[in-house]
Amino acid sequence: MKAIPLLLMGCGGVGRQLLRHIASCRSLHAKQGIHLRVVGIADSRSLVVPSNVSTGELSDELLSEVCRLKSDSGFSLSDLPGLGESRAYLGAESTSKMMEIAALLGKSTGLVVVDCSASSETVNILTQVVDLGCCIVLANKKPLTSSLESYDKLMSFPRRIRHESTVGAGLPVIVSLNRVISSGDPVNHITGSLSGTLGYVMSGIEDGKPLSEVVKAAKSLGYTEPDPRDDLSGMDVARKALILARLLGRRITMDSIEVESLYPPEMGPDVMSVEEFLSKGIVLLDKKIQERAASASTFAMVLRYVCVIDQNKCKVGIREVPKSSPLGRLRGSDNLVEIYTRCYNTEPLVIQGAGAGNDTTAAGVLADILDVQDLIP
Ligand SMILES: NC(=O)C1=CN([C@@H]2O[C@H](COP(=O)(O)OP(=O)(O)OC[C@H]3O[C@@H](n4cnc5c(N)ncnc54)[C@H](OP(=O)(O)O)[C@@H]3O)[C@@H](O)[C@H]2O)C=CC1
Ligand SMILES: N[C@@H](CC=O)C(=O)O
Repeated sequence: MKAIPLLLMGCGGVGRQLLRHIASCRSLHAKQGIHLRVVGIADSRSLVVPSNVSTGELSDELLSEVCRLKSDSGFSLSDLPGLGESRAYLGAESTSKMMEIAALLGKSTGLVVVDCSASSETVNILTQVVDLGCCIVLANKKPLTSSLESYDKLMSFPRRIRHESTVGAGLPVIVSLNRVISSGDPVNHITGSLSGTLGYVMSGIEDGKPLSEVVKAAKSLGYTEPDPRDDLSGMDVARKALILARLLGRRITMDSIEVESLYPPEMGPDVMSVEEFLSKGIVLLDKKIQERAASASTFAMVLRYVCVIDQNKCKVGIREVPKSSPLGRLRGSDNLVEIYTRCYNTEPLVIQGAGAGNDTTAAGVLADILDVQDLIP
């Protein structure tokens, strides 16, 4: 049986679902001759590891307890009861311990470092562990959308990084695009609806529901970022656009992307908390977007939040599209990505399906982990 050691950063909706998938796939993986050995789980403040990271692992019972207790917001892994042989580290100690594990395992047993956080801080760890021989799997888009220097570092061993869930959750967007690129088929442009949240919001508005109501529903369904304004500002879609553009070889940063926000600066994170925004701010936006949708519908059009990447520009924002078009027919959290190339010229290569949600995202992360198994000694 081949053991694949893995260290998980982020134990929120996606991270916990990944742990559940790992435990529930034990017999399937055993049939494939594989065992996923969880050697660390980190949240924003702490890290839990087994007593011996070289041979030991966090038991499935502990993984299940982590999932149960972390469902309560505010619970820290360092407060886990019944750790037994396992140990918890807090604050700066947890970061040094992660680096120590990466140094110990990266080039010996191999180690997959999985980022299911929504933090921009993990990039410092990730850019260091690549040099220690580790593989990296990301659901978090921020490490790939910070500086070009960090991007180049993360991509310095392209076979060792997987990030399918950063665009389209579990949909095979990155792998499809990479295959097109590897085949030398030039990509002319990419267009689509890349946000599960904004897809759900726009089709809800089309059905006459208030923006404030559908955003809260999208949050409770696990579609939104921890702060839904990250979706409503267009920044989450812009990050996906940047990831795709950089894959196409564009040497650009976030400021090259034209982004339309659904809320004004005075409702931003520096001005009000998420709770205030959801309880008081967002209702003030209901009328304007409803009027915009009503005006579009008189011409048989609907509103969609669309991403366009072509040779010269990268742009994300609301567009009126015909109700009968592929984008107009999208419902709920479904994403649609159309890739136009020389081979897919008049009829694009189309990838469509659920584009958000903890289950599908964690499934994408798990498939990525299995995909690097040949790089584990
Ligand atoms: N939900 C979805 O549909 C999709 C999500 N994604 C991406 O997946 C990621 C996770 O999303 P989600 O699970 O919903 O987010 P959550 O907010 O539910 O969870 C984030 C987790 O990351 C932890 N965390 C924060 N900072 C750090 C850090 N520096 N080191 C380690 N852990 C940290 C948090 O810790 P604590 O518990 O202490 O707060 C929390 O456990 C995001 O980047 C998101 O963009 C991608 C595709 C789809
Ligand atoms: N918040 C994101 C989650 C996936 O990236 C979305 O709604 O698409």
